[in-house]
Amino acid sequence: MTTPQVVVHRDKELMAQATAARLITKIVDAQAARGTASVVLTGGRNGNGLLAALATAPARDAVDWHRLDLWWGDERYVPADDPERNHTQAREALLDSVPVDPARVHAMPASDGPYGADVDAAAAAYAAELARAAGPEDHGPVPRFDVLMLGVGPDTHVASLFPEHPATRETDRTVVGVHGAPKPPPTRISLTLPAIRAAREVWLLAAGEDKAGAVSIALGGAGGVQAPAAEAYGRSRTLWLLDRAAAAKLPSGMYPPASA
Ligand SMILES: O=C(O)[C@H](O)[C@@H](O)[C@H](O)[C@H](O)COP(=O)(O)O
Repeated sequence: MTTPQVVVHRDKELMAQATAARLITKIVDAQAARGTASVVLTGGRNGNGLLAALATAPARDAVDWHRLDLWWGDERYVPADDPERNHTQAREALLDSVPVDPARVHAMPASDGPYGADVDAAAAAYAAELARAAGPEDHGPVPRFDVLMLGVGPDTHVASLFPEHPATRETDRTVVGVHGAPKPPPTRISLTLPAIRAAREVWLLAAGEDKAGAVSIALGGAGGVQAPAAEAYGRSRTLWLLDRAAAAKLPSGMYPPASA
């Protein structure tokens, strides 16, 4: 387990812009070191806000978009062209604006795809795709992602792992179907906490006063079943990227003063 680092930015716009710059640098460094990089995207307002900031970042094209593997931490199990899809929203925010290699954009299956209504089979297929992408150096059934990003829900959920939900308790599988999610739509696919923790770095994004309670609970020692964000940590780094509003309930002194 890695001790969470906390960085607080003035507001959600600056948090998105700063995190976009941080992600560019991380990808560039990974590509320089290993010739490739792998990043796990997240849905939601903060996740898509980051992608939109990345699309207009001055250093955007320092990234070799063709040598980047993109995965998702979760997906809504709806038809492929449904605007509710995280993949659809990521394409609109960024992916349609940069020269990614389509073969390296690993979207999760859609409900009108080969698995139909069987979300558990769809989840197993994504787990198999991750396992195929893992190499001997990854020491496990998922690639050692350079950065795995997670939005944080007001109930402390991350990906589609909700408090006290069976998917959150999963300890063996890397990807599961989620039934009856409290955040609509109810049927989803999600990486599990063990898969999340395979990442080199886990970055948790939370902006807005509606996240202050979740941030305080997750960083205040709660367990991962009650507060999934509390146990979403990376192998070498766990980074909470907040704005002042989301940090408002943290103990004073827990982090340096917010950026300008
Ligand atoms: O599929 C999803 O809905 C997301 O992956 C979900 O985990 C999201 O990141 C959080 O709910 C935070 O969403 P907001 O940033 O919109 O609050």
